[in-house]
Amino acid sequence: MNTKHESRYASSPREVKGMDTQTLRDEFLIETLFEENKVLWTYTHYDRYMVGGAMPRGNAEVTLDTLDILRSDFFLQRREIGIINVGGAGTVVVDGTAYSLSKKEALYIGRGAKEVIFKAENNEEPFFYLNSATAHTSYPVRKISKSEAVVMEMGSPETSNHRMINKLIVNDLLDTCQVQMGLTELKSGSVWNTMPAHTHDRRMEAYFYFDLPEGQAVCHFMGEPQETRHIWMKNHQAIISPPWSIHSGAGTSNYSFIWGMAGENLDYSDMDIEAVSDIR
Ligand SMILES: O=C[C@H](O)[C@@H](O)CC(=O)C(=O)O
Ligand SMILES: [Zn+2]
Repeated sequence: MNTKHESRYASSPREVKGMDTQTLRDEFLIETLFEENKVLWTYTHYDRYMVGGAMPRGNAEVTLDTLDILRSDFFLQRREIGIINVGGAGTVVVDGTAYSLSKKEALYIGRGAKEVIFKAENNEEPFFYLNSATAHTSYPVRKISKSEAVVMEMGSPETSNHRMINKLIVNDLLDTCQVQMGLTELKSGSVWNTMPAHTHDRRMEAYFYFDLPEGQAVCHFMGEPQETRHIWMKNHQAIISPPWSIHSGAGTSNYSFIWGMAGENLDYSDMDIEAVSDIR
């Protein structure tokens, strides 16, 4: 077995109010996503969303194995998956067809694909970030290069939140059952993501921070808009955001992050924005 997983149960706003630092981290932070030639998964009970990482090195062929908890014949029997590479060039082979992904390129694989293999290209060091949700039907495999992304410029240098949102696996570009993913890059000198913050009670979300220099950190904010908490995060860590929670962060330097979500209503703009002056 080249795969490992852990489970995270869903928490209510009432419980989260009473959590100390370590309990918050245990419930929401995913500290380790990558281990050489393994696929690591966190199975959440928020819309049964799974957050994972695959890190093939050298000539290894790392397969997407199913897990005992799924009780399925193969991983994608009842699921779909979104993949974004945040490292060097790598290949994902789906039922015999190879898709080459350079840094910041995405691949969607629909329900029913039986064999998925992760490989490094020419000794490069890919990091495949993975999000998976349950799927009611099968949609075609699709690679989305960065030039195909739907790009939105947000924020400004004056409010330290100038950033580019690249929508990659989204319903403007392709059909998925639930998974919607994209990549946001902060402009140099800007530190705030997703500020003004928002909630979307119809969808859970997960954030994965990357390109954060060694020794730097992102302070991620969560919780009900008037009852927030913070969690300090490092490079290549992810955080689960319950549907009722804000999800926003400020870095001690420049960084990028991947957002991924599932639930009902896949319309990106379906969010309730919280005025900055109302957050507590
Ligand atoms: O529901 C959407 C997600 O939270 C992100 O797309 C927000 C984001 O990337 C940003 O504002 O920087
Ligand atoms: Zn959101």
